[in-house]
Amino acid sequence: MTTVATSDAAPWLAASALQKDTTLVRSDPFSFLVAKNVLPAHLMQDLQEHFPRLKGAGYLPYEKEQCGEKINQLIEYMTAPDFANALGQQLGIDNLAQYPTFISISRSLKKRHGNIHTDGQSKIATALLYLNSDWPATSDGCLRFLNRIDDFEDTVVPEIRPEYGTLAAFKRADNSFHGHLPFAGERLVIQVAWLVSAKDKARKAKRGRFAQKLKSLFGWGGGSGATAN
Ligand SMILES: O=C(O)CCC(=O)C(=O)O
Ligand SMILES: [Fe+2]
Repeated sequence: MTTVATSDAAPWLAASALQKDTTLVRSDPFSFLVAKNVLPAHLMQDLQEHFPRLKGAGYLPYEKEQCGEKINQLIEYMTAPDFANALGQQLGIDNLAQYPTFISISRSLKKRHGNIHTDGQSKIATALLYLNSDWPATSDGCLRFLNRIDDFEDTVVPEIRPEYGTLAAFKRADNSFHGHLPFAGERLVIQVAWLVSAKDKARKAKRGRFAQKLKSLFGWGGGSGATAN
């Protein structure tokens, strides 16, 4: 009898998921893409069940032991060199896979999250993969790519609903403005950041662990919650 190990099976999130005709790719005013339905529908329930039950709101560093097998597998696919390079190609970044990754996870938001920002200079690119089954008929909590730091209405493209299988990614720039209107509640997101250096990765991990500790002790901490720098 032959058994096929999971790692040998075809990935259910492959670079080709980013290369469909429906993927929105722009290079102006900054480089970004929005790809919908990058995940198989039949895995939605497993991915949600395997999503970590984080105590604090906002982004916290990914810890493999807190996640179920399907989330760990998904993160392997998102950080695979082929996937990174396909994403980089669409964002105009050569060999994105050469950069270290930092993964953080958010299960819920508080109203204070979402302020417009660019992300910090330690990042080359950021990918956000959303996992909520659906989203209520509201703009609250929907990601917006913006032309300016001071106007939520000056959108570059229609706002992005944080629904299962939607992936938004951008090349970090001084004008890569993004944010969302305040929302409080469950909003499941995996964030992969490709960083300039390994030193930045160590710094982020240390800060993230500190934020996690504060959140688990007091239910707060970690500033705005955006992984902005
Ligand atoms: O959760 C999102 O949609 C955006 C988060 C973000 O921009 C960040 O954490 O830097
Ligand atoms: Fe951000």
